[in-house]
Amino acid sequence: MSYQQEKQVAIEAALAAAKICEQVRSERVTQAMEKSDKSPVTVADYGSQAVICRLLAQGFPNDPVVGEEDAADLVEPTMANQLAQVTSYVQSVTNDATPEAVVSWINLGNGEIGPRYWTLDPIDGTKGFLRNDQYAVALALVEQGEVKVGVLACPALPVNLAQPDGERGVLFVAVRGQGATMVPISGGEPESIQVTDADNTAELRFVESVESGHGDHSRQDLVAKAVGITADSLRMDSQAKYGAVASGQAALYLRLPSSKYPNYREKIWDHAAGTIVVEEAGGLVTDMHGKPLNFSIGSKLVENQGVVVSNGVIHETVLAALRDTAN
Ligand SMILES: Nc1ncnc2c1ncn2[C@@H]1O[C@H](COP(=O)(O)O)[C@@H](OP(=O)(O)O)[C@H]1O
Ligand SMILES: [Mg+2]
Ligand SMILES: [Mg+2]
Ligand SMILES: [Mg+2]
Repeated sequence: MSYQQEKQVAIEAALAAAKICEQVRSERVTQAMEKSDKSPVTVADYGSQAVICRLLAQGFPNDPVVGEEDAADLVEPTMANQLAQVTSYVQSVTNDATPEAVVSWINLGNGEIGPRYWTLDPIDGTKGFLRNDQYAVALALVEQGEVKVGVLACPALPVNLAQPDGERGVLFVAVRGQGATMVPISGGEPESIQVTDADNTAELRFVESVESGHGDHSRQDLVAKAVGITADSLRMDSQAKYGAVASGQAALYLRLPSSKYPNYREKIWDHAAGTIVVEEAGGLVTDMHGKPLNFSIGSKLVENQGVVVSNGVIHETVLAALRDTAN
């Protein structure tokens, strides 16, 4: 299958959502609401999920969507103002939005995993979004447990990481068997991307989360040093880290369970789109024990712990260093 239509709809949806997110950020209406697990969510997360689920339902009415957010909190009477805000942002990209329609579109993301499903993170890195740092809109199509299409819109990512003050906004796209590309969100010809093939670790960089609760910074540092990476890590929110590895701007992304949450299990929407972008760019993605990520069980990667993303060349050395530093 060529997945041409899936790719086109996913790109259109992610770009429409990215527009809403950037608009919310530029208008500084980004106070966080708190979810029951105490994590933050904003009107932009809701607006992004509404628009994407709506466009997916138009293109693929039979496909379930497993999204991060749902509208249960947003329909509380005390949240009427926030729902009105979400509706007006969604209205700016689809002109038939009403509060009721927006709630129903968001809830289209409560689908179940099946033989074919989409998984959506409407804003990955909400904490980065709130800090004015990196975030990504992440959308992937999974069939029989294998990611087939992945789109990552990173509106704040410098097109060239070496020029942080240069143009920002990058779209990564991958289709199984067709390679991975990046293109500025402002437009242009998609450019094929490849992981770095260097095995000269002294020249390599690694990426990790900004949030220490999302990854064990000290162990990540030890493992990187054991592999021979001497440069400081580049800390970055969201699946933009997968983009950095896929485009050769970093050789390794380590996400080891934080000692604060040793039993945390990763969510499928935090990894599906990033995984195919890196694999199609020639890299490797496994958990910290070397097992492939299993996207066919549920919304959590219950069979996996931690995530290791690399250019492939150094993967086995990284896994060996992890075994050596195991306690
Ligand atoms: N204890 C934990 N360990 C690892 N990831 C966690 C975590 N708690 C939350 N997360 C996830 O970390 C994601 C952000 O990752 P990063 O640190 O790479 O930006 C969050 O996505 P959202 O921001 O979509 O909720 C959330 O799903
Ligand atoms: Mg969240
Ligand atoms: Mg996320
Ligand atoms: Mg999210």
